[in-house]
Amino acid sequence: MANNVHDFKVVLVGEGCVGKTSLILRYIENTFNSNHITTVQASFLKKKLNIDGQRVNLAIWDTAGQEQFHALGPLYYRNSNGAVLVYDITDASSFPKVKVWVKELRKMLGNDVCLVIVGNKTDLEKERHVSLEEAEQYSEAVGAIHFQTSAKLDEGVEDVFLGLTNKMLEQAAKQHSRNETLERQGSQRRNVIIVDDEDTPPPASTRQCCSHF
Ligand SMILES: Nc1nc2c(ncn2[C@@H]2O[C@H](COP(=O)(O)OP(=O)(O)OP(=O)(O)O)[C@@H](O)[C@H]2O)c(=O)[nH]1
Repeated sequence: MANNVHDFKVVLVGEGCVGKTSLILRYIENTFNSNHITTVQASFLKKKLNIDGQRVNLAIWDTAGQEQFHALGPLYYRNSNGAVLVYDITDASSFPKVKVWVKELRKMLGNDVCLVIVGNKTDLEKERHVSLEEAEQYSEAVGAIHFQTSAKLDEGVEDVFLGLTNKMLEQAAKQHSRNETLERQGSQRRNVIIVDDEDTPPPASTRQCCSHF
């Protein structure tokens, strides 16, 4: 496994205006734009990482958060290894939307998809409307790591993608050993000799031979 290159697909989801595009642009290009430009279709950016000698290629997909684009979701999150579910700490309605996404992703992608939940805009702490305790408790309950970020001030952004990548590497290692076990069991099964029952008719070739007499 050590020298393998891992290709991971990561998708960012969450309500409109929570800062999904801003988190990606901060992480990949180290830029921040204070204007909100509504994402209308998904696009992806690439990032290469090297973690303890393991090479990782991330394809990070930005999706549209506005409700009218929600139906497009499955097209973009299909085959994702990981998802970043973003809410805005100043927007109370953005947190329940994360819960809806957790259910949808677990239903569509199963338990193997790695989830992180991110409370963005911590530079606006004074306007906080989502309790940190509630967000942490919920994240733990659904098996997701919780992070807080400010895309504006570049706080915690790198940790989100590093934390998620480590989780996806663990998941890939688990999957690899599961596959090895299945392969081993498969080859053991192929070695089993099947002993015919006494009542089983003889093979076709023998019967053909006997019919000449
Ligand atoms: N104060 C503050 N503003 C932020 C932060 N991150 C994003 N914003 C602002 O929030 C607004 C929305 O950011 P986007 O990144 O466009 O949000 P989005 O989730 O991609 O929005 P959709 O494309 O509609 O889904 C913009 O005006 C950003 O400048 C942050 O950490 N702090």
